[in-house]
Amino acid sequence: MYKIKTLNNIAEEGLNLFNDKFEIVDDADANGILLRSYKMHDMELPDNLEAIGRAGAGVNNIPIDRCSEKGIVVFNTPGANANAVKELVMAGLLLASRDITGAIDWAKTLKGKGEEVAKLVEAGKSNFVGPEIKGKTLGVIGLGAIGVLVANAAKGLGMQVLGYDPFISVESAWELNHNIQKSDSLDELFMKSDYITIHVPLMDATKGMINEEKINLMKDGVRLLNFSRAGLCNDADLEKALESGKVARYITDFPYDKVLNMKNVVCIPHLGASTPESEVNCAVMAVSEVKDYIENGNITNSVNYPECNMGVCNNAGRIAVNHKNIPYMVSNITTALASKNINIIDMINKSKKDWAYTLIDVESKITDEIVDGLKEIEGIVKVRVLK
Ligand SMILES: NC(=O)C1=CN([C@@H]2O[C@H](COP(=O)(O)OP(=O)(O)OC[C@H]3O[C@@H](n4cnc5c(N)ncnc54)[C@H](O)[C@@H]3O)[C@@H](O)[C@H]2O)C=CC1
Ligand SMILES: O=C(O)C(=O)COP(=O)(O)O
Repeated sequence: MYKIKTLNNIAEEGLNLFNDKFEIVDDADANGILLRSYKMHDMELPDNLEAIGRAGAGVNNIPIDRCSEKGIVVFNTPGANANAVKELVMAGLLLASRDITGAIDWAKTLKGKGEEVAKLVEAGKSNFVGPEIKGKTLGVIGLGAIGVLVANAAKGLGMQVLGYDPFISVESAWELNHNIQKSDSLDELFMKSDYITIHVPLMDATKGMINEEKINLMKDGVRLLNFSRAGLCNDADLEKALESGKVARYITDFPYDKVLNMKNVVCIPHLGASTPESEVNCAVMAVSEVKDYIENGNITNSVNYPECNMGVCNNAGRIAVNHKNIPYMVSNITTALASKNINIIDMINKSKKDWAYTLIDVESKITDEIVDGLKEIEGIVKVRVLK
């Protein structure tokens, strides 16, 4: 029986896809982990752990390098929650423009004023005037699953849209409305935009990408939206810019104590992906990926190991080997099998950056002795017998 542990609530529609070879446990020694934003960095990674399924996009809560070194394949669910985030970003654009939250808070103070309320509303409303978004320029940083949807939707609302993504995928480029302009540099986007929205992953290269130097390039009174991760903005620099009015408003889905105390900030409690639709989409995708990997060795949407698919095994045996992407691995693996008289029927070897994966179907049963022999090969970090 394969054991699956959940570190966050995972929608039933996903969990129900596990067959009777799987059980959901609260056991430290699971074969698979499913999670959303749970921070795994301080967790031990048990030797039995084979797969981690992030029901969502961002994987900065998972110790990817440690996982790779232990042969643990980390999956995410690209695009599965993108529409939910896009819809909240659209609300964010309006929250950035019109002082809707301030106005709602003020309206609540009128409770109990009886017949005066209508008069007070008309007298007080001018304190909450804000510009329309139509005709303004929105800069979208990162044109992946979310950025593309945001760019297209903003175009539909009459905005001019500038996009920046030096690593844009062919698929995203196809999806992008042809009226969206390409920004050749991030600095150009900062200089031209009235509104800026960030849709990149948090990683070393993007940490603190919104900082004093970049804010100085922006238009006075720019409105910033961050539905990606808190760490993308340098908070001391952001606070200074909000104080001076250089940044007129900051809308974020990632509150923390310091930002909650800054002026002209609207904090949403990480609700981007919190819709029933995206919770189901993410759970279904994450469970399908983890299940197919644990049962069949196939890899779809992994962030640390390559794509690999040999379907369901119809041969006598199947063995999966996670290893470093270094010379002689394939020859060492096949020699080890040949030395035990094992004939290979089918095989895939693929790599992703420093890590590689070899999936092999063989003509006869795989013994413990064969597995032990493979484990001794320098560079191999995990060997699994799937059949
Ligand atoms: N608020 C929420 O609940 C949610 C937040 N997110 C956050 O949004 C981020 C983006 O999500 P998706 O669009 O689904 O991911 P994605 O992987 O589809 O898109 C990310 C895009 O950023 C681009 N990129 C990477 N580095 C860049 C750089 N230095 N400059 C410009 N572009 C760069 C990539 O080429 C890619 O096209 C996630 O990593 C996550 O942190 C995602 C889902 C929900
Ligand atoms: O998918 C992401 O990156 C998100 O930020 C969504 O996080 P959540 O699944 O709502 O905890």
